[in-house]
Amino acid sequence: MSNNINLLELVSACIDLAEQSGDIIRDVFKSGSLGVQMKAEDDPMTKADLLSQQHIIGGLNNVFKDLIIVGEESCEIPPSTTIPNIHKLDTQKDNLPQQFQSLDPKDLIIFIDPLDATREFTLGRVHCVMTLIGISFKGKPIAGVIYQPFVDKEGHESTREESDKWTGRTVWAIVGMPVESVQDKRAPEDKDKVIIVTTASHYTQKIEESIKKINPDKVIKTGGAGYKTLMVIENRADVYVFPSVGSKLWDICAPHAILLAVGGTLTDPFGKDILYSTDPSLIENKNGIVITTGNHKKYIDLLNK
Ligand SMILES: Nc1ncnc2c1ncn2[C@@H]1O[C@H](COP(=O)(O)OS(=O)(=O)O)[C@@H](OP(=O)(O)O)[C@H]1O
Ligand SMILES: [Mg+2]
Ligand SMILES: [Mg+2]
Ligand SMILES: [Mg+2]
Repeated sequence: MSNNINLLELVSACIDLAEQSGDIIRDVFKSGSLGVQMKAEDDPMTKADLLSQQHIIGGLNNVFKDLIIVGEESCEIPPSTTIPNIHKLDTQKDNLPQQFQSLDPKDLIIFIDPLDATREFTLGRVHCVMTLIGISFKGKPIAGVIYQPFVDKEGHESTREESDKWTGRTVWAIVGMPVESVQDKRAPEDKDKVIIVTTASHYTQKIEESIKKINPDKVIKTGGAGYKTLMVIENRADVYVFPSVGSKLWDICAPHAILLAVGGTLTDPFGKDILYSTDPSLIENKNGIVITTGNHKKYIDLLNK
């Protein structure tokens, strides 16, 4: 009996677990006791990060054998009774590319960022918080699940006073299948502008220099790798520029797969593809990342002029 995996069933389970983790993250935030620990000087982790990762990995291990999973947080995974739903996407079965119907788990790596934008989470700027679950196949992203707990189903942000609107939003994609959960959110007044989005809390001189080379009309600084990638995917920005060390493969695998599914591009600032691997020396995106949904080469050339 093979342990081969149907990608639609794996993505269904990831969606189910990410949505359940959203409840965990919202509960921790509303409790007011986040249990913040500093992993490094500028790298917080909270109780929500840990519980979210334990929930997701515990649930995946109950259904799929031999999965290779890389999660951001170093933590034990207690026994879990969660059995995620593998049938949420059964209606999409006819759209699943044939090569994804029976995947050998040894060719897959699941990258989990249980809570992206932790620093923003600790500061109460929760709209950019996301759970990211990315699936790579032989080194390339093939599927991604993003769950945004502190927005409504359309992704509209609301204040803590309106927290009843925090119904949460799921964005998922499999490369080669149509993406249903994203929209064009360009503001009419920004139609002809070049907009860059970049980090709010890990800003560097290098980022400053790169932005000057592109000479945009507008720069948006906000938290979360997933959130910024979604801004590019939904056309609220043209380029996500982060040409510094700091982001890791779990920050980008899920957003990268969704970006590919809508025809976008993610490379390092020299235009080089990212290899998704369990090799500890490759986990950090040492040169940084550049993300677009068009004119990628133009921006890479500007950054390297
Ligand atoms: N310099 C440095 N040190 C440690 N970690 C870093 C760094 N730069 C980026 N990152 C990680 O990349 C994720 C996105 O960071 P951003 O700055 O874009 O967003 S945020 O302001 O941290 O929310 C964010 O992931 P999460 O840890 O999941 O929030 C950061 O941890
Ligand atoms: Mg992250
Ligand atoms: Mg994280
Ligand atoms: Mg972190």
